[in-house]
Amino acid sequence: MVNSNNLYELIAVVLFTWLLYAVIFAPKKHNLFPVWATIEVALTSLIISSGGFARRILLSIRRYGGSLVGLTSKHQVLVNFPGAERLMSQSYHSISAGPVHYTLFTRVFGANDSPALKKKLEESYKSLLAPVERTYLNEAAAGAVIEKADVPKMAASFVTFSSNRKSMMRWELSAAIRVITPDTPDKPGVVEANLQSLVRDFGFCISTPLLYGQDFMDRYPQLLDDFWRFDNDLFPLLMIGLPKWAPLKIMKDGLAARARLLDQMEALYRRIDQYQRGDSADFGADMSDISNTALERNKVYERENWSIKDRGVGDLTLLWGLNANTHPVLFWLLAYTYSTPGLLERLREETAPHIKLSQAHPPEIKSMDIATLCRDCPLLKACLFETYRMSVEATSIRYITEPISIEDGGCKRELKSGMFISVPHSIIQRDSSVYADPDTFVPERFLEADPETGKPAVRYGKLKPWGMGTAMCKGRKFAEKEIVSAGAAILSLWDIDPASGTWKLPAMAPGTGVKKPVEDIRVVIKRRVSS
Ligand code: HEM
Repeated sequence: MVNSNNLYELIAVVLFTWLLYAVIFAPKKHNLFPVWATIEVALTSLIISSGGFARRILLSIRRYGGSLVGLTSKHQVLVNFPGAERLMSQSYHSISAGPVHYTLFTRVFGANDSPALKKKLEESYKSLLAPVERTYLNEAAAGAVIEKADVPKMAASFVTFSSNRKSMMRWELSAAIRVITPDTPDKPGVVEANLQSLVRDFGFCISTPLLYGQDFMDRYPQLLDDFWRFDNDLFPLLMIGLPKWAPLKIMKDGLAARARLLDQMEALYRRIDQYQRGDSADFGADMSDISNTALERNKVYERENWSIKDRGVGDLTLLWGLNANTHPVLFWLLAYTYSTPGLLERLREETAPHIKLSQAHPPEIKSMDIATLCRDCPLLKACLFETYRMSVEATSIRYITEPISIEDGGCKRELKSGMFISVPHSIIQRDSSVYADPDTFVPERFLEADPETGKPAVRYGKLKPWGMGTAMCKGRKFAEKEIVSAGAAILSLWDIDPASGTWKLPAMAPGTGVKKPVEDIRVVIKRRVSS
């Protein structure tokens, strides 16, 4: 059985070896986030969090001092720096996320590195973000979009009790569903499934058609498998600089998945472009439910002269931003709430006024008020925040474009232009002086009485799941609404128990933003027995 500590030790040794290799042999490319810096961030977070001898060594060999931890002048990790928020909020003329975006764009998402593309990305990035912000960062717009998905209807078919793949929902296909008892009017059905796979694909099927339309989903049957293979397997390998020719199956399969994703995104943008010009789209595809976000982005791509191929790469980054973190968080939220004794009942009681169930068999959600679920359910919100704390590993990475002087523990320090700085927000999430018993799921730690009204209130405090400053997450309003509505709908309709008879959550491994379980959780799912 894999133990969390052993796993992290093993990861630390592998990372350290690779760090040495990468620092020595890495090609010195101007302005790209160095591959070894990714490893430096991961190692520094691990070592600082675990403390002890390794921490003392790291602090003694670092180049500077105070909050700056790092071996080189090219990259420094900022640890517990009180002025981080202010620093990250400075104008992009002095501190910029641009070179980090370009690094991801070329190293991970598959764009061909060229000065012309770099210039194009720099000139278009803000305009490309604007349509995302208008929908995904705006309370009312994000609420209106999530309503369109009809989450209650989708949640009613979370599992269909079907053994025939043709009758299953899309999100059931990779969940290794096994029907134990078929669902009949006389006898309620029971299925076994892999929870992580089921939940993240369920989430993907909510968010993706809202952005790119149902036709895109239907036309690309391998989409979900390719997406998770790219995210789980290929992304981390490319980030730490493993060459694409490495003779590893995981690399070969990951690259093949990315190639299919890029082909399909390019074909999608060709259809969007045809539709926007008033021409008929390839294959007579139905483009009527393409979002304004995609249409507005295409206008920017067109204005800035992006090839259709590069538009595909540009929007693979958005598809990834939309899905890669949100649905693993939804999985952990459900895993924690179902496995924590007594919590499910309390959540059902709290959410009941906002989710009206029918008396029919099987019960259905007659109405769900997403706005009040998000606003008036402090325990649910505290569970979500505690899930962020346990699972999200956000890092804000920036490039210093103009020298900046910072006040650090009574000392003045100079951040020179050309340096990358990383702020790994998850270090504080595991700090026992901030969060007592940090390895245990305790949602109540985020619940406090509002000083004015005395009512329970939930505050972020030191938690930073969305990063910070000007390049903070642009999808956070939508992500929260989606997780809350999907999570609450599933909690209301379904009973979920461990197939082994006892809940045991798997160890967590580093992911691309949210930790991954080292193995899936096999569960038994039945319709909720009303209480
Ligand atoms: C639980 C879910 C999510 C988490 C934990 C998360 C976290 C993050 C983090 C940590 C960053 C980097 C911030 C920084 O550098 O300081 C980021 C950036 C970003 N996220 Fe999210 N995100 C989530 C969901 C979403 C969704 C649903 C979208 C929708 C499209 C989205 C779009 C973006 C974009 C566009 C950026 C780049 C912002 C910029 O460069 O200005 N994210 N996200």
